Amino acid sequence: MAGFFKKIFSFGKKEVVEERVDETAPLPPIKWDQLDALKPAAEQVVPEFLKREEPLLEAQVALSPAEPQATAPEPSPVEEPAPETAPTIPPTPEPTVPAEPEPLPRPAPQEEPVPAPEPPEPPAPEEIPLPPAAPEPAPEPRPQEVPSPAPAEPEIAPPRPERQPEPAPIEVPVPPAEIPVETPAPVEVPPPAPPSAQPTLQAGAAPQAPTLPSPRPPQEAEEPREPAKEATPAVEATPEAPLTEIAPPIRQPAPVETQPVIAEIAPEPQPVPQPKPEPAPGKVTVTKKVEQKAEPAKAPEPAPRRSWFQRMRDGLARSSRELTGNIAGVFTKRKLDEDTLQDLEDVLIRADLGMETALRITDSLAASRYGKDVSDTDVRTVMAAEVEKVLTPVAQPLELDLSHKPHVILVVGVNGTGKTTTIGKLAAKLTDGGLSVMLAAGDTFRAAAIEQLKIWGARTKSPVIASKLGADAAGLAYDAFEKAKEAGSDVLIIDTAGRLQNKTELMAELEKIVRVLGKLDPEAPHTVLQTVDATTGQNALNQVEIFRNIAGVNGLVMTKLDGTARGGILVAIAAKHKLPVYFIGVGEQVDDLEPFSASEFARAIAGVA
Ligand SMILES: Nc1nc2c(ncn2[C@@H]2O[C@H](COP(=O)(O)OP(=O)(O)OP(=O)(O)O)[C@@H](O)[C@H]2O)c(=O)[nH]1
Repeated sequence: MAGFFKKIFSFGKKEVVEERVDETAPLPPIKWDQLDALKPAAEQVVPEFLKREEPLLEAQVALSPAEPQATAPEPSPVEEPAPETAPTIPPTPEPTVPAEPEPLPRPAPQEEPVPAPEPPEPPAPEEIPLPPAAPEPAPEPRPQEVPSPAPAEPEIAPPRPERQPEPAPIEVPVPPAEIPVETPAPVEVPPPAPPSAQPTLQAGAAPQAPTLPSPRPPQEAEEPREPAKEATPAVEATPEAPLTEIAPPIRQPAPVETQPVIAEIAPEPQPVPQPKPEPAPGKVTVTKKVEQKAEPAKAPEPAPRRSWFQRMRDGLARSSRELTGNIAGVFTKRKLDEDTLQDLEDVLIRADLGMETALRITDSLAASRYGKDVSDTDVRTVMAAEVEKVLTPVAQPLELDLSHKPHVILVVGVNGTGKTTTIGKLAAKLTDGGLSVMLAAGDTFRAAAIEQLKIWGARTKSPVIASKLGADAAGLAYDAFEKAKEAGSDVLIIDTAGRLQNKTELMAELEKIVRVLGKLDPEAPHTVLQTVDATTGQNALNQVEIFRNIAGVNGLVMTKLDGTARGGILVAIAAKHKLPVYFIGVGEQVDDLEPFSASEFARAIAGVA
């Protein structure tokens, strides 16, 4: 029976593997093991072939997809990735997976980051790199992206067709061996890589490599921003390597793209943080509300406005500081004697107070303190008292005789001294007091003067009588007087020109105006006001002299006392001409016309509280 069995058994093997088995047969024990192993081995052997074919097929397929094209341009970058792929070597175990590309690839991408340390396994990695790439493609979800790259890469489209033919198959097998060799090249490649990467925004795919690190969303998020600069160098190498090497990467490219997408998305989230601006709108609305509430609060600003006296005092501060400072310099540790009195007289004269007032002050001091120690305070006190004595007689209020309908006020003065402005301020006071006022634009030589007066008329609700530019000022004054009479105006204020350049013409014009007004009322003009610019200095004395003689000035308004160092001239004018000073101007606003006070002015200029 045993021999029979052997024959049969031998038969069976002969037909199959008998002879080989026979050789090995000598090893009986092995037969059993081999038999067991052979069964699986046989099966495995077949799969191995399949593996070879499959990878090729996959490679072909992948290439066919089109990425091979993309990869083709990227080959250089691929080289760089190769080094990175080395790390991927760990994924090499994946080769076992080839049959199941999808599952393995997924792990591979994850493993890649870790494998980095493995570079020591150059040989394996070189060959393996391809598989790792393959695993990356595993993220099949990206295959969807594969189509996207195609559209996105219209330019590349042409190259794709070329490679598709080449490829896939042939390149795939070769790459492993070549790639490893090229891996060193990566270093050289870097330079070319940048350009390729740029053109191939697909290379964007390159950044895709980073997609692998996708798990590192944060890093990638940052990279996308820098890609423009960095992308070409570091990033591209890793990504491109997989692409070129492994047609399979074809799938990878897709994932890579997805990554870029992620990158893009990442930035989007950033804009999301922009919602920070959201608070901005909130703030805006808040600010608006605040502003609205604050605005009304600003209205009260006028409240803090300084009083006219404070403004005058501040205005005279320059005059006062200079004067008192000089006085202090004269009386520091000195007794009052002839020399100190002479020095004091010089100081007072330089302060525009005038010789007469200066002598009054020095005489007063000598009479009471001669030979005694005198402080600058003592001197200023005496000065304030003497100045007040000089000013008191001229500090008179403006009186209007309303028995005249209208009471005519003729305003004269050199151009720019404040005639029109003073007329406006005065009209405001009168109308505020319930008087009806009419204005006449007698300065027919300046259109601006006419317009300025109209503005003041509108502001004070006072009719303004004006004529064409260059018209006869006397004729205008006459017409205005008649109209004011007809209107029953309480007050008629007539503006005039003040051209001193042609003194003769000016004199003729003013005399004519006065004469014409007298035809309607022999006593008109009832008041002739001259505006004197306090900043003029000693020349103001001459101006008053001229207009007093030409127009019969009988009252003064000292303007611009709110900012001059020469306020002392008012004292000199008062002492010399003894003309009433009705008002002082301390600003350009409508209420910056104040009745003149001798004591306040004296104390202000002397620096006495
Ligand atoms: N600081 C200050 N400026 C004043 C004062 N009075 C007038 N002004 C300014 O002085 C300038 C001349 O004032 P006007 O009223 O035009 O003088 P005017 O004498 O009418 O001049 P003409 O129209 O050329 O004849 C204007 O800018 C006024 O705002 C004042 O008391 N203080």
